[in-house]
Amino acid sequence: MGVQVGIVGKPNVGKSTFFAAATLSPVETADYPFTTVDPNQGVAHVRTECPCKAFGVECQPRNSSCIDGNRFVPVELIDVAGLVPGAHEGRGLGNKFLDDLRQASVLIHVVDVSGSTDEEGRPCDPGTREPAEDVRFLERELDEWIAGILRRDWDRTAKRASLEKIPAAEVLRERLAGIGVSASDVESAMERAEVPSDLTKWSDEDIRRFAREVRRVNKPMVIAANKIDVECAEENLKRLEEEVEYPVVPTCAEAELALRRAADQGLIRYLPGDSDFEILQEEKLSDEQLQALEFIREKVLKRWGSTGVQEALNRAVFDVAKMIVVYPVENENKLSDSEGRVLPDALLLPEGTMVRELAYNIHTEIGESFNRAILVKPDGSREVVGEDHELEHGDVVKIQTS
Ligand SMILES: Nc1nc2c(ncn2[C@@H]2O[C@H](COP(=O)(O)OP(=O)(O)OP(=O)(O)O)[C@@H](O)[C@H]2O)c(=O)[nH]1
Repeated sequence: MGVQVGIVGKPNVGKSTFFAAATLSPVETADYPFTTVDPNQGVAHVRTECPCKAFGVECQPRNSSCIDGNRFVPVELIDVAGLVPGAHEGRGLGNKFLDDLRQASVLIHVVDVSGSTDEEGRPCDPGTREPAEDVRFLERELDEWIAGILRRDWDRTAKRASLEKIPAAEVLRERLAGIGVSASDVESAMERAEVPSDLTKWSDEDIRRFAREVRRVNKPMVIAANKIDVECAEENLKRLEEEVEYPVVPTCAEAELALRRAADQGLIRYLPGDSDFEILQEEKLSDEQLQALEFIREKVLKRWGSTGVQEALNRAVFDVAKMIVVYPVENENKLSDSEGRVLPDALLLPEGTMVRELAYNIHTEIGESFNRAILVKPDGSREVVGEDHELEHGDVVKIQTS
C-alpha cells in the first residue's frame, strides 16, 4: 500500500525545483516502507498534526518523524520528466515518461502560472502563455496514451470478446492493468463515458471518451500554479482556477527550496508548510540572502500563507488520493509498541479502510486472529469496535487478537 506522487509538467516550469524542495526533508526517516532506486525517485513527506499533542505525550516515531507536534509521513515522489507535445508517441523521453507515469497514483502537475514558458518550455514574455492551455495539453497527452493502449489490435480483441462472451469490462481491465487501472476504475469510466457494452459497437470516439474518463479516475491531479511570485501570476491564477476541474495550489517552489536549504544549514527555523520563518544566525547571512528571505516573507508567505509546496503534497495525498493517517499501538495505555516506543508508526491508508484491513496490513497473523479493536481518545475514553468499523484520519488504534 502507499501512494506514489508523480510530479509532471513541461520543461522550465519549475518541476525540478519543486522535486528538489519536496525531497529535501527537515528530517531523516529511518524506516520507510519503500526503496528509491532511480535518481528520479525521492522521498517527500505529508504533514499532519501528530496525536502526541492532543494526548500530551512525547512520541518516538519510527516510520515517520515529528517536529513540534507535526507528524511528517513519508510518501514516494516520482519526477516524471519528459512531458513535451507528442510524449505519448515517444517524443522527448517517451517511454521513460510513460513508465514513470504508470507508477503514479496521483499527479502534481506543475504549471508556470506566470505564463512565461511556451508549449515546449521555451521562455516567453510573462503573461503570453495561457496556463490553462498547459492543463489541456497534459490531459490530451494522457488521453492519447490511454487511447493508444486501447486501440492496439482493437477490432480483433472486440470480436473475440463478443464471440467468447467475455464482458467488456473484463477485456478493458486486462488491457489497462499495466497502468494500474482497477476493475472499479473501468466500471465507473464506462458509466461516465456512456459507451456500448458490446465492444464491437465502439467507435473511435467511444474509445476517446472512455480513455478520458479512465484518466480522470486513474490519474487524478492537483495543479501547482508555480512561479506565483512573478508579476501577472495572480491574474492568471484566477482564470486558471475558473477553467480547470482540479484543485489549484499557488506555489513558489524556488522559495521553498531556499527556505529548506537555509533551515537545513541551521540559518533559519522553518518547517515545510509554515507561514513564516525565524532567522537564527543573521551574522552568517549575506545582504543578498537577507534580501531574498525578506522577499519570500513579504511576497510569498504573507500574501499566500505558505510557499504552497507542502500544501500541494498534502492536497494530492489527502484530498485527491484520499488517504488518511492512522496510528496503531500495541499498548493502549502507554500508546506504545511492544518495545515501549510511543506512537511509533503513522500509516497512510485509503479512506474507508476497515479495522480488519488495518489488522491484515500490520500482519497476516494479526488479521487472521483479529478479535476487536480499541480506539483510544485524547480525553482518555475508549471505543471498542468490530472488524468492519471504518477508520478515520488521526485514529489511534489497538488491535486485539484472540
Ligand atoms: N520566479 C520563480 N522562478 C522559479 C520558481 N520555481 C522555479 N523557478 C525557476 O524556473 C526555472 C526552471 O526551473 P526548473 O526547476 O529547472 O524547471 P523544470 O520544469 O524542472 O525544467 P526542466 O528541467 O527543463 O524540465 C529555473 O530558473 C528556476 O529557478 C518559482 O517559484 N518562481
